[in-house]
Amino acid sequence: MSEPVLQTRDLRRSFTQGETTIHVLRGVDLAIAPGEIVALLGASGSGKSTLLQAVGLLEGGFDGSIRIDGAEVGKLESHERTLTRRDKLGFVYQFHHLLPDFNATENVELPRLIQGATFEDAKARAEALLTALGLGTRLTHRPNQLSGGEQQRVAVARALSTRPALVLADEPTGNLDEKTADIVLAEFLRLVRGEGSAALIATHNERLADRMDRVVRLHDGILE
Ligand SMILES: Nc1ncnc2c1ncn2[C@@H]1O[C@H](COP(=O)(O)OP(=O)(O)OP(=O)(O)O)[C@@H](O)[C@H]1O
Repeated sequence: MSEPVLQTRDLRRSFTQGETTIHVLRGVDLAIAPGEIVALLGASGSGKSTLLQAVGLLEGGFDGSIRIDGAEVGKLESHERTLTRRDKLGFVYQFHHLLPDFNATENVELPRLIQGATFEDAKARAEALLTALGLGTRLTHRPNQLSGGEQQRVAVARALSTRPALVLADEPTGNLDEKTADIVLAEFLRLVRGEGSAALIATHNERLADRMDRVVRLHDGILE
């Protein structure tokens, strides 16, 4: 079997407030193969976002091992962590976090430009992704000129613009009505599959989870 794109071993995270410590992650072992799409389910407060923040190298404070593309990344210095995030990972959140003064194409170009691509390359990639998501006629619209589903498609295109090995998504359609969520998720999965990226997607929605390659559940701080 090829090397997992993500592998966590005994990942632990606690939060202490005053006298109280809660152990949110109590030893999470998770391996995701290249190109595999995994749904992360769990009750509200079970630690899905905490797990995504840890493997997304957005938060320190955890114990255990995180390997991305074969390299241990859990204890990197901040600069290396930033580079790993930039070059290996893509992120989609419940709220799109698009830059309001940039149009759709510019928002999608940005991660690739930061990675050092030429302007022509970043533009061509952004336009191809947006067109694949049905936004070919919305390329120069700013976020406030787009519907919620369109905004989230732009966020999906932005996450994929750098060809990440792994896309991390936290309730990517949680802010959309059911019908739009279904359509945007189907497009998201199609694009991720087409690009050959792996994905870890937190959701409350069992029905949407069934469309992914594998489902894991966080319960009492471990995956089952
Ligand atoms: N920075 C923090 N400080 C203290 N407690 C925190 C912090 N972040 C998360 N928690 C606690 O950790 C637990 C897990 O939170 P988390 O947001 O990871 O759950 P979740 O499964 O993503 O929930 P939801 O499905 O409602 O988004 C919760 O009890 C939360 O209150």
